[in-house]
Amino acid sequence: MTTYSSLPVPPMSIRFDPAGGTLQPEGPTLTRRMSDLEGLFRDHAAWEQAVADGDPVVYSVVSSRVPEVERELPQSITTIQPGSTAGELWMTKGHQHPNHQGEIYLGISGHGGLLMFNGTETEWVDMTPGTIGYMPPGWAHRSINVGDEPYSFLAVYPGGAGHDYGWVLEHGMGRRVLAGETGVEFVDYSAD
Ligand SMILES: O=P(O)(O)OC[C@H]1O[C@H](O)[C@H](O)[C@@H](O)[C@@H]1O
Ligand SMILES: [Fe+2]
Repeated sequence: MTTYSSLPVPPMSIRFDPAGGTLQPEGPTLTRRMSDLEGLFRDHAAWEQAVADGDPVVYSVVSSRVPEVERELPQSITTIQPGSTAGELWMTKGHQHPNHQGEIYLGISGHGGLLMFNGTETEWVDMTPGTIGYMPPGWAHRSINVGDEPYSFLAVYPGGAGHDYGWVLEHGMGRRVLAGETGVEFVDYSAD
């Protein structure tokens, strides 16, 4: 992976291709496989089996060249593949911003959802192309593909926001998102 980490960039035009889910010029790309999502699915045995059965790519994140440093405003496109593990829809790891900074997502293609949790309350934003989901400071966030095609969204966030994954492992996300008979179903983490 090429890293453009802390190099400042000049004013520029960045193209996003809705069909390909890419940004040009392109910065770092991240691929998350099932094995990278340890401890996140409710059914640990089913997660282990999915890792053993080919360890599929669950999502990828392509970034622009704007660096993740204070006062910059980086962007990325995340594409989550459709699927479920023991009924739990495929999702991002989810994270909290250590210094509680806001973020926006713009739905680009497919059908997803934005699950937010502030430690007490949960919120759900249905994400279709054109929806802007706003995450206020202090709300951990996770994205879920609720459709049967890849779900892509553009994220714009403060460069110094950071990613605290430990917070989600410790506190959960309030609810789990399952594939129900007639659509999406939610269950509380307390049901685990
Ligand atoms: O970091 P995750 O919880 O795995 O989510 C995947 C990605 O989603 C969005 O694109 C965020 O802006 C990224 O910062 C994040 O890395
Ligand atoms: Fe974030």
